[in-house]
Amino acid sequence: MEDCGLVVTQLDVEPGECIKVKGKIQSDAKGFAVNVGKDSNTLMLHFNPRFDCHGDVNTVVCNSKEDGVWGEEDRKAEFPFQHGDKIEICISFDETEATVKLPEAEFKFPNRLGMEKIEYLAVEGDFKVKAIKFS
Ligand SMILES: C=CCO[C@@H]1O[C@H](CO)[C@@H](O[C@@H]2O[C@H](CO)[C@H](O)[C@H](OCc3cn(-c4n[nH]c(N)n4)nn3)[C@H]2O)[C@H](O)[C@H]1NC(C)=O
Repeated sequence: MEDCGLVVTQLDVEPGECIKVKGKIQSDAKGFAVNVGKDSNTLMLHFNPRFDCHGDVNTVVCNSKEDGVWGEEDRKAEFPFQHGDKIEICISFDETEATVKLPEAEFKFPNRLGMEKIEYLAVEGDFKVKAIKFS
């Protein structure tokens, strides 16, 4: 999954604000990722639903990245995604954790880097972005 999808930089999203990414999961999706943080090497959250990739099947893998180095992976129990789904992912954070809200599920991930704002958003993989909203 190396091609580059949507990338938004120069953001200033503060604690309690929401990043909403609306889009469609491709019908043959292997996986996709939504990354938020400072830049591509410094991620508060790499939110990576995997249908079938990197040896994972129907697993949400979350991680952080500091100075280009992946942290410890956090594999979630729920997998509320299906091929072809049109979904809206809402990401917010505070000093302790990031929250990923979906219609039928919510995921938490620690704010390991203690980031105080999100300046960078990237969407990678088999997900076609229809809209992004900041609120
Ligand atoms: C068992 C063997 C060693 O462990 C494996 O090590 C892999 C390499 O680090 C792990 O995969 C990486 O896991 C990272 C999160 O911890 C990222 O998901 C990384 O992919 C990042 C990435 C995605 N993309 C991308 N997405 N879509 C497109 N087009 N490009 N570009 N770079 C994956 O390649 C993978 O999750 C990990 N598996 C386990 C079970 O630990």
